[in-house]
Amino acid sequence: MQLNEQQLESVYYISGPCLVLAGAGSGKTRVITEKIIHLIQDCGYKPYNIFAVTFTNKAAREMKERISASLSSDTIKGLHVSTFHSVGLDILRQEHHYAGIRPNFTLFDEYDQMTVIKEILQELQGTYADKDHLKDECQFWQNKISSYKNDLIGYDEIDQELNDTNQLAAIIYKRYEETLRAINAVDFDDLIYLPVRMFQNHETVLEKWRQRVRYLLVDEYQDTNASQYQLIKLLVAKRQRFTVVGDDDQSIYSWRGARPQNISLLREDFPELKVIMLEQNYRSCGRILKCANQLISQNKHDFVKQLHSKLDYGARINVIEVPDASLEGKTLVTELLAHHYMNKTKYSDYAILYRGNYQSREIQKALQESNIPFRVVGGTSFFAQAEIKDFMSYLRIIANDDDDKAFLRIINIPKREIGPTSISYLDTFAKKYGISLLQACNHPELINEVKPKTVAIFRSFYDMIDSIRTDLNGAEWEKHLEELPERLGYTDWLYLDSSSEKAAEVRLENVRTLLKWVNNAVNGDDNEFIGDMLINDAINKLCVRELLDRNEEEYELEEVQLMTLHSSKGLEFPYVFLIGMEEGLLPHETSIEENNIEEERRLAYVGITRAKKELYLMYCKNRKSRKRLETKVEPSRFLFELPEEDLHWPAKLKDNRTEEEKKQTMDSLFEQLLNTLK
Ligand SMILES: Nc1ncnc2c1ncn2[C@@H]1O[C@H](COP(=O)(O)OP(=O)(O)OP(=O)(O)O)[C@@H](O)[C@H]1O
Ligand SMILES: [Mg+2]
Repeated sequence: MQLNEQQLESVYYISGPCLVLAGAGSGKTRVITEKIIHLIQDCGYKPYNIFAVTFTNKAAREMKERISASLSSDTIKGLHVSTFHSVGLDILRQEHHYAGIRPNFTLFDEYDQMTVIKEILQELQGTYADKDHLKDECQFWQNKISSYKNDLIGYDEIDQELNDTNQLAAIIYKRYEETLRAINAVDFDDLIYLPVRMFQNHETVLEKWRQRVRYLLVDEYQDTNASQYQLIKLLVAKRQRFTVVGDDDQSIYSWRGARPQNISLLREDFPELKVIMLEQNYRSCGRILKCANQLISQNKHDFVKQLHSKLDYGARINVIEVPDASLEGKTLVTELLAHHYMNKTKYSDYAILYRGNYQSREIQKALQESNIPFRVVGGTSFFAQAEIKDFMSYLRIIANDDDDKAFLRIINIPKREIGPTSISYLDTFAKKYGISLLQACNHPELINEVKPKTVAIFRSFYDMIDSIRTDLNGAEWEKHLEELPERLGYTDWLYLDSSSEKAAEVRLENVRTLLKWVNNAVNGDDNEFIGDMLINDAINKLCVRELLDRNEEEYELEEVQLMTLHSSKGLEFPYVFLIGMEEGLLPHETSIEENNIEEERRLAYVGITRAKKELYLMYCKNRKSRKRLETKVEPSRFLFELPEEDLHWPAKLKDNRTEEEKKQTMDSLFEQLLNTLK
């Protein structure tokens, strides 16, 4: 592949800070990949001194694959291509002491965070009667703590004078932090927050990392948050050897603390910044690009960008109207199948994009009915399944004695005849001695407070975990890891707990997959920190992976891909169906109320620019509202902002058929199509 002039300039400019600012599909990610190759091959950079940061693990893997195609695995050994959170995790693993945490810390997921917050709220306000309300409140505080951390605000830095909420926030946030530190856990935001804080307070540690990070590259820069920006700034220091690439028009994560203004900030903080614009789009045909450009031109702009394509102009964009949501799936499948057979495409050439995951249900049903293979990216997580949660908890407690949340999940899986009263005694006892629940199980004084029979069960649980831990840290860890389900009695328990033998086998297979990942993570060549925390590192790596990219698969299959617009960022597909182009969905009703249309327009822009060859925009005329009433909805305003001559709207229906009749026609068309395929 021949890079264009601006791309070459971006790749070869290595003497100072560099920002590549350009629209979708212009080859920004490609610049990063080529630049890494250039740095290693031509500039004498050691791979372990290069850090490239991507937005998802999937993107990191793809980038590594691309680099491996040009350079041998020996040449790139030690190269860091990962997400911000993985970098943060690596820093914390090595420098935990300076960050005020103990080795073998656990990474808390959202569920764990919510339980901690729930306990704090209950303690503060007595027991709640209204469970739904409690859940909302926990969510509120979890978001609040998360945004404080993303904005680098500690609990003692909250402006309490401002209002009562802030006062309460300071209290809850403080208790939350104390709890996490006591359990030796960190949350997802801590993976950036703690390293930044640590670097700010420990110049020598920072210097060590500056020596390590000789060149830094960041993809999707427009969606970095304040703490990530600080991390970049601290690491690149005076040397200023870095390249960031981004597109302000694709900033779609402001709700999660992303700061598109980090683009302007870069110019202020690094006056020598070289800004390079890329202007040729290599992804989409001319028509799709024209539509995308016209749509996004309706937003206010700080940076004026040009984008043109040398590819064909392409077919008109199909706007498809569906009478109501129950027909959405069938209509889509009918279109997709017809297209698939006429053009002899692969199923993996198609992506179906939507705003919220729930929109995919009807689509999945229709795809299933017609035997079209598909995969939901970021849908129900592999990690959300009970057996995986159980097993992750086992792994967590094996790695970290203090992980009470994990302990509580698995103390009775398989059944160990321990009732809630015994657990509550154990909890009181642990608090009295300031130790964790697992440690309490082995405490000599426990016998004075709990029945001997129960003490024996607790103790044998402790012994089992302890001996597994020793084995997993020994030479034959692989064998012990493989035998873990049997040794824990988990295999037998799965057969008892599952509805059928088949279901048990599927669940056991899931557990085996998980263990295989742990094994890979330990054996993987990107694991440079071999020591006695091996398994724990592997577990934490898995947690990061889970939290970042739910339900990722290792391999690409012949499947139609379904995903939200947010998770489609950076990807491309020959044929894209964008569904739910309706007022209230895209733009979302909350954004309409809050007058935040520009971010919604960017989201639509991201969706449209995923398509290489053809694009289908679908909307329903009626959709069930939250109150489950079927209501009439309007097509999205964004449809009318696209150039009319490039769209193929449904023929204005002259027929006088009732909606019911239209539905029947649709159903029979669908049946016919299915029959021809059988
Ligand atoms: N110089 C080039 N010649 C041919 N194809 C290219 C060139 N540069 C990039 N491409 C191809 O164009 C497509 C888009 O590139 P890439 O994904 O890097 O764009 P991007 O700017 O990162 O897009 P997005 O903003 O959506 O992340 C890819 O298929 C890539 O391989
Ligand atoms: Mg990209």
